[in-house]
Amino acid sequence: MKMAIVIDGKKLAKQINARTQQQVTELVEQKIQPGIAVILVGEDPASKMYTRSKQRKAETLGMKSILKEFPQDTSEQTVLNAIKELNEDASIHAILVQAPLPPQIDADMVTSAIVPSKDVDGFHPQNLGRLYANQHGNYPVACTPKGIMTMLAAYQVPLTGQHAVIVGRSILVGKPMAALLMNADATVSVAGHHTKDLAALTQQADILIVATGIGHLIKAEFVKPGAVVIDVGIEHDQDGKLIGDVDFDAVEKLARAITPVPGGVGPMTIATLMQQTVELAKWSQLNG
Ligand SMILES: NC(=O)C1=CN([C@@H]2O[C@H](COP(=O)(O)OP(=O)(O)OC[C@H]3O[C@@H](n4cnc5c(N)ncnc54)[C@H](OP(=O)(O)O)[C@@H]3O)[C@@H](O)[C@H]2O)C=CC1
Ligand SMILES: Nc1nc(=O)c2c([nH]1)NC[C@@H]1CN(c3ccc(C(=O)N[C@@H](CCC(=O)O)C(=O)O)cc3)C=[N+]21
Repeated sequence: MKMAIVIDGKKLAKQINARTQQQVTELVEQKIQPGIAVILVGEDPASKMYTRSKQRKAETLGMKSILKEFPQDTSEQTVLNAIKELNEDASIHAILVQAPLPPQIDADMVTSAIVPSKDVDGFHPQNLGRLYANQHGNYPVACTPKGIMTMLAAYQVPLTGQHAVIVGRSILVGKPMAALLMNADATVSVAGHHTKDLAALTQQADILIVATGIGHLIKAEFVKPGAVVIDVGIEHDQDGKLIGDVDFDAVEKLARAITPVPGGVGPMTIATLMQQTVELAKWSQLNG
């Protein structure tokens, strides 16, 4: 039986990290150490783990990294004050507020409070607007979709005129993913939980990108033979094993290429975050 190419996100991430480390060294020689700050509100164990792995990676690559942790019941004002301080801190080039935030905090207020030039997640309306308008020039773009574009390019997946179907429409993944693919001349469909016949839509996809958080939502009958399948979802099954939104074992048998979980999109997200932090540090020099 013909099996899909397994897209090796871990290996690609290593290559990107090596280049980032090189760029950090060059910047440090010019007395600029790229700095990233992560804000984490609450005690969610998974969020804590991801935040730590981001921090560890930043330090390994020679960057400055600070973590601001707040309890679950923290007020919006406290978080806004922390952002204000980081906005004014010249040693910090990238600010990331880990999602999700507790209900008493308005995520819109928080994303708009980060100065656009340090908005490494690309959540600020100014950066989202520039992406949507496909403006030229330097601005940050959400790391997960940006990392997926890097993966598609590395595996020479054609985009022009291809039908890309995205399942999930969050501001973290689905929406910026749709914008990037439209900007790359793909034909883009975006599904959410109201979508009438999800399988009928996903079956049309040349490129299928799934970001829902519903483990194994996508089965073999959802996928056109020969499609490229990108799995963003991260879920823990009953045994605590990490699984994606795609039933990998079934879909691998008919896809042309597929990303695994773990070892696919996840490591690329972190590598892209580090890469973009370096870019923000460089851009801050250009703009004074
Ligand atoms: N690997 C990585 O680097 C990253 C992984 N993730 C993971 O990706 C997943 C998605 O994250 P995120 O985008 O933040 O999640 P959200 O919960 O913000 O969004 C989930 C999206 O999935 C859609 N959805 C839910 N159920 C269905 C369904 N049955 N059929 C079709 N669409 C559905 C929702 O639709 P609707 O809007 O209509 O409700 C929504 O748009 C999570 O597992 C998260 O942990 C996230 C970021 C990075
Ligand atoms: N503001 C914000 N930006 C984010 O980018 C963001 C966020 N909030 N909130 C949560 C999600 C989730 N996310 C992941 C990043 C890396 C892995 C990752 O490296 N995963 C490894 C496995 C890790 C493990 O073993 O558990 C892999 O897939 O191989 C997973 C998930 C970023 N997110």
